[in-house]
Amino acid sequence: MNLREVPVTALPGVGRAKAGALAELGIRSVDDLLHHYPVRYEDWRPLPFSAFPDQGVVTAQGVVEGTAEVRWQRGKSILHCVLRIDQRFRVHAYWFNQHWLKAKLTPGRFITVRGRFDRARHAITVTRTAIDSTPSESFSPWTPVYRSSRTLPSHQLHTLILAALDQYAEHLPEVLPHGLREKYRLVTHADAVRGIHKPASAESLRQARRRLVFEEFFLFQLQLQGLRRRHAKSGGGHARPVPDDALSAFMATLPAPLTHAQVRACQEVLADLRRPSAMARLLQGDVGSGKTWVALFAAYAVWRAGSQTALMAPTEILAEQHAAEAKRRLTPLGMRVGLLTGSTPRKERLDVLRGLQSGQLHVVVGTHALLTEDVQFRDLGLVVIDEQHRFGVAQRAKLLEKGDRPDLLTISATPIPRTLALALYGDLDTSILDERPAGRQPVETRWMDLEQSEEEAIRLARRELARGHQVYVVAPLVEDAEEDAAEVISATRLAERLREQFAGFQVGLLHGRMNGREKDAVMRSFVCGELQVLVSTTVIEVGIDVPNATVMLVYHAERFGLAQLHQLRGRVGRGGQRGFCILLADRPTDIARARLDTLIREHDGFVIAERDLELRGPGELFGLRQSGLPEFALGDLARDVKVMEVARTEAQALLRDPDFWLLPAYAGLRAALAAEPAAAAD
Ligand SMILES: Nc1ncnc2c1ncn2[C@@H]1O[C@H](COP(=O)(O)OP(=O)(O)OP(=O)(O)O)[C@@H](O)[C@H]1O
Repeated sequence: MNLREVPVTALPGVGRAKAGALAELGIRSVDDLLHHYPVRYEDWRPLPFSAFPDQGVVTAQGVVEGTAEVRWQRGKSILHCVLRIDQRFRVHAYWFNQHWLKAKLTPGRFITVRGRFDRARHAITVTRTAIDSTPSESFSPWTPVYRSSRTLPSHQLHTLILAALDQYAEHLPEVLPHGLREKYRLVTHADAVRGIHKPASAESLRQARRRLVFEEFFLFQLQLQGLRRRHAKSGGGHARPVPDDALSAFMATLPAPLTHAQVRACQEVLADLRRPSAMARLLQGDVGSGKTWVALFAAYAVWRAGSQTALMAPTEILAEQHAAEAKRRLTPLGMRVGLLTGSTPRKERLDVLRGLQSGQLHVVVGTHALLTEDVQFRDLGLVVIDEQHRFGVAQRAKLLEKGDRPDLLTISATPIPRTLALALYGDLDTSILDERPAGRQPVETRWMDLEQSEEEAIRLARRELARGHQVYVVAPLVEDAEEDAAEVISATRLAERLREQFAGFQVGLLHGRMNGREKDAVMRSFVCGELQVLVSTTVIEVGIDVPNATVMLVYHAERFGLAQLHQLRGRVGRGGQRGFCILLADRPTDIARARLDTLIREHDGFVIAERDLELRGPGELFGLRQSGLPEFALGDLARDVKVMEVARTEAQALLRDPDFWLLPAYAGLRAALAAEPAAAAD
């Protein structure tokens, strides 16, 4: 039975509405549901009454005393009963809109409830209830918490997952080769999935996680190495005859001298291009280090050797931005540049297609739109992929196949610590830009207390607006918002508030629930200056370049990763004016303070990335998202570097083994090689 083909509606109690709510979380099949892993676990064991924290969420057990009563208030029901806890203490329990429970709350009944405790009123506002059950059944020390939604809270998801496990877990296929499982003593896939949702002990949870992390890293490596192997095996590449004056001719037309790091990277690229093997180089740079110019030099060199370049970026805005810069830099050198995205009008599109086919166009910059069948080149010599982690292996391969063994330059916008880069990418050729162009002032960074200093931060932003500059405001939005929604200022509410504070200026809003087109439209209005303030969740583009923006104001900075804050800070102070990055922190813990202090002291992205990995405390919500590193469902690149190393070595060995390509036992893994990697897709 292929569980990917079993829809969630096959589960008891899942009708249209619930299926819709599941689909919102990206869950369509039973397979999706079983692989929707918990984001964390909570200890839900009952506490003795004396240990109840005031205003904390507690699990309490007791006996119902007297009769339960229902009251109605503005259409809502409030169910109340008295619970006797530890035989001596009386606590009022309240349920909202669960009046149907009344029939079950008969006097003397033993119940377990979970909810917020209020010491002054001796009351618990109940959110979960178990009647007659033993605590270990429903209130375990490892109660999973899932990424959930308003219509489908975490505990309902858990119930569904438990039902799916009962019915289908035995059909979960094993993908890891037997030899590997033996060697690393890994439990089966099915047992691991059971263990992650329903851990019987701390040890079984550890084993389940160990197995699943290994699996996702191994599959990621298999795809990555597989692509590289295909690239290398296609009979090497071409030794491109780039003339000796290429770099000096390119530099001669630039408005500013290249940095030393840029020169070094250009020379590394040049050497690769001239070598007969195909180039597979990763260009890694700190924010604002000028990666684009290096990529444009590569395109120029390839043109001087007679071939074309395709540059693929993850969004339309970034593609437009790169195309504009490419035109500025390359047209004076005699090159012709085209742009191709989903919104390119039909006629222009046809012109670009014709130009590429005939060789009239030398460079095309675009989005996924470059991947369609009808995009054909006369001689595609170089593929540049910006923000490589945003594209799957299959997509990268598709673009490469449009040329005859083209060279490949991938660009990553986030500095990755050296040890981690090695574990992830091995000996992949890497060029590093760790230097910023001369004359840039570092962005002035401060952190302030959200409650006390918000006014001051807003005043500063207003002052910059008055000078004709633009302002970014970023706020976190937690997806798992069941319990702490109230504590976080959502971008929407914030935008409403800021519209008043910044009266007279245009305030736009950008968030993850908008579709690509809506996001692009808002982003464009900010780029062209129609909007002066952009309030957004973290969906704001890595790599966006609005030189007139001088303020980055981050709410709840304590919730962000350091690398991410550094990226955000890199959005301002790009145009020669002084940039300000104000981090508003809400009751930061010691570790959060240490992290924020690092950011104030340190402006080198590589050092910050290293510190980020060291200092990432538990409970950090955003993790590595948007950090430029691949994302994994369970694997944590800070904790599990060693596992990644092992996975990489094993994937390499397996790809070298002739059996892998022949034996039916490996068919599943071979199929995974061709598929889109879940981890690398964004
Ligand atoms: N050597 C240089 N001297 C002066 N300005 C430069 C130099 N190299 C690049 N720039 C300019 O610096 C800005 C940042 O460059 P670019 O957009 O390539 O940065 P980046 O490395 O992609 O950084 P980010 O990831 O932050 O977007 C651009 O406006 C670019 O024109």
